[in-house]
Amino acid sequence: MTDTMIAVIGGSGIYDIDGLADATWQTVETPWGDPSDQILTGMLDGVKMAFLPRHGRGHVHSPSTVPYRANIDALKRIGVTDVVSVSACGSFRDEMAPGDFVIVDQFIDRTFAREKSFFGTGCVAHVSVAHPTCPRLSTACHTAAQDAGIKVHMGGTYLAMEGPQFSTLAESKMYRESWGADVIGMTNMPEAKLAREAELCYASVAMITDYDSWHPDHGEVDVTEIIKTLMGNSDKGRDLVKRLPALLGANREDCPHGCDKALEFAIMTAPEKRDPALLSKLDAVAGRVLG
Ligand SMILES: CSC[C@H]1O[C@H](OP(=O)(O)O)[C@H](O)[C@@H]1O
Ligand SMILES: Nc1ncnc2[nH]cnc12
Repeated sequence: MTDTMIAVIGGSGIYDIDGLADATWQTVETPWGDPSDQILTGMLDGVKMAFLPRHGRGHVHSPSTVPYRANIDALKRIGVTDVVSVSACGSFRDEMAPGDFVIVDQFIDRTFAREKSFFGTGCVAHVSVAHPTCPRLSTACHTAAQDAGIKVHMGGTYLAMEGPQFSTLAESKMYRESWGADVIGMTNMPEAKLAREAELCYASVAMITDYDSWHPDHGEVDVTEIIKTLMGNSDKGRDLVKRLPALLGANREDCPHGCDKALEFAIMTAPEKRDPALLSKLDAVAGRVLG
């Protein structure tokens, strides 16, 4: 049994959470550079909590420049076990309307200008991301959303685009009609892949803000409308988060889906060929298997 520590990575429009006892903004240094911002830590219903604003307070980082590796390393380093991403997303489905939430369970990664792994020359590792989110944590998010009276859809495929511009109409139609994506955003990749490499449980809560550009009855996506919808939804997001500690509990068993053992057989590089400099950077992320 270990202590549960739930981290919330807040997306666009979510730069703070309230209600934490002993709340403190902490600076966390990592070998991968600075995280997006300080991390707010505290207690909620007897459970350790952390909050990291993905774009930084004041929305400093673009989707391409969010320091994803530093963010995940910093969360692992302070003892986080479960990461809940809360993100603004466009919808490709009539029935997933602005204001609804989707508990994402699959991704299509179309990002190309980001560092996507903690591993590389001198320590090569291949983890599975066939099931990139943790079913246990996702179920808790779904239950929390239902209990909070939120209209929530369990399961959906998130298309991660590079941005920062929104999609063209042709792209929007292709993602929806040919690729079967349900929602679109710019940030959950490589975040989910890195969480898996760091052996953290990861769940993604998509807050639908718009119909992207494909919908014949809605205009093209517009950031002012997105922010307006987000502001109307941020209380719902906060309500969901407040219900998670009671659902997850203060102590945790091993993840039944193996998220916390993802590196068990993943490292390929022979011990004598490993690069000491890279190994030392992997102290938090892979310390369990590298010793
Ligand atoms: C404000 S619209 C585009 C912006 O919002 C989403 O951010 P996040 O995923 O952090 O909530 C989207 O991915 C874009 O970065
Ligand atoms: N339509 C959209 N495309 C990409 N990212 C988004 N974030 C919110 N809405 C979005």
